[in-house]
This record gives sequence, C-alpha cells and structure tokens, in this order.
Amino acid sequence: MNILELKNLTKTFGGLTAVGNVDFEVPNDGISGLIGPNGAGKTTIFNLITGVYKVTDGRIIFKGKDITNMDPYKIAGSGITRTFQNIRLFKKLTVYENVLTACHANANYGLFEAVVRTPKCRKQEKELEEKANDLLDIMGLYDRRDLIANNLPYGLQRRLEIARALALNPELLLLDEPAAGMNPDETVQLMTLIADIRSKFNLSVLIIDHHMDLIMGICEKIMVLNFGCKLAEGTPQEIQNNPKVIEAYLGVEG
Ligand SMILES: Nc1ncnc2c1ncn2[C@@H]1O[C@H](COP(=O)(O)OP(=O)(O)OP(=O)(O)O)[C@@H](O)[C@H]1O
Repeated sequence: MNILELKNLTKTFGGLTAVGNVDFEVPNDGISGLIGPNGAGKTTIFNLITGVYKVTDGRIIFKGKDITNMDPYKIAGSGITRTFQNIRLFKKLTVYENVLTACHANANYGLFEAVVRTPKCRKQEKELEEKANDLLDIMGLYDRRDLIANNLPYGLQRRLEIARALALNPELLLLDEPAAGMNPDETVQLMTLIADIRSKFNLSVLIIDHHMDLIMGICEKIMVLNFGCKLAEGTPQEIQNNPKVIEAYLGVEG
C-alpha cells in the first residue's frame, strides 16, 4: 500500500522543465529517499507535494485522495508536513515555545474560550504543553527547552525543526536535506533518530539529502532525479549498482 503517489508529475517555469513526467510511489510506513545532482528538481517536488507550487501537469495522490493543487494549509492538515533546506524557526522564541506554537495548530477552542479560559481551553492547553514536552524529550532537546532557538547549535536547530513538523501529527514527513551542515557523528545520530521517529509515530518519511551514508543507510526505496526526470528507482543496493546513476550522480572512485 502506498501513502503517496506521484503520477506523471510535471512542473515548468517558463521554458524550464524543473520536473518532467515523474512517477513515484512512497510506501506506507517506509523511509524513502529522493536524490540527484543540484538543480535536479528535488525541492520542486516537495513544493508541489505541499502545495507551495502549482502543478503544471500530472497528479498527486495522498492516502488514495487527489490533493493536486490543494491549498498548502489543507495539505498540511490532511497529514503531510515538512522541513526546509534553509531552517525555518521562530529564531527569537525559546525551543519550547517553538514546539508549543506548532502544537497549537491542533487546538480546537475559539477566541472567546481562550479569553475566558474555559475548562475545555485549560484542559487542551495542558495537553498541548505535555505534547510539546514529550516531543522535546524524544528529540533530545528537553534540557535546552529554555534556550533561544537561534542560540542552539546548527544540528539541534534541525532537530527542532523536525520536532515542530511532528507537532502537526503528520502521516507523511518530508525532510529536505536534514543532514545539511552536520558532521559525520551528527549525521549518524540523525539516522538513528529518523528511524526511531518512523516507528514511534507510525510515519512514512521521504528524505532529500546529499549525504549518501544517510540515504543508503536508512532508506528502503530511493528515486534518483536528473534534469527533472526520473533516472532510476530501487533499493539502495540497486541504486548503488546502477551504471546510469553512477555516471550521472554517484561517480566512480578514481
Ligand atoms: N520558483 C522558481 N522559479 C524558477 N525556477 C525555479 C524555481 N524553483 C526552482 N527552479 C528551478 O528548477 C530547477 C530545479 O530546482 P530544485 O531547487 O528543485 O533542485 P534541487 O534538486 O532541489 O537542487 P539542490 O540539490 O541544489 O537543492 C532548477 O533549475 C531551479 O533553478
């Protein structure tokens, strides 16, 4: 069973085909990878899935439902959340406040209830606070919950961004270069964390990254893009042994 299906997905910017006729399925509860050289169209695919860009042609099916060109907030509400290549946090808020504000997206009390602080509102706030603390704990950030987000080391800011994405209760988590700027130790820790998150939250994950250790180490299925088109797809082993992929992207050891 697939949680996400891209069917003949195409995006053009003027005369440039950033994504051309891409078919790809993301299996339920799996970790999948999207790789390819710079400018291959990877982030554009994330922007199409999340509704940031309008699809030129083709369809995006999520949990059997056509979500092509739906508004981004509706797509997020239906269960797809993401992180960004350039970290996006409330940099002047604390670590805890960053996660709590994301948790509040799930609140269902109105302005009046919030002002009067009805029992329903107070109960929900307590639950959201507990949820924020649980997420910080899982992400190894609890001890730094009172730090200003901007003062966190870079690798931890990436973790915080994932915590914020998880606060929205996704069923599909899109991670855009989660290991960018991380050293090898941090990358290994991130791999373990992503695998833990997948099983703990029962998620499907789609990752873009240039760190081949991370992609080959945790993805069950990989798609390789080149100049906007699908070059190959398969298991890590199939991708590593594919002559077209080696030539276009992985290269040969000299
Ligand atoms: N908003 C836009 N307007 C015009 N061209 C765009 C836009 N967004 C992306 N492109 C172009 O589409 C192509 C694919 O870009 P994209 O960012 O998806 O590549 P990528 O595979 O994510 O690259 P990288 O690994 O460098 O992040 C590039 O040629 C890029 O310049």
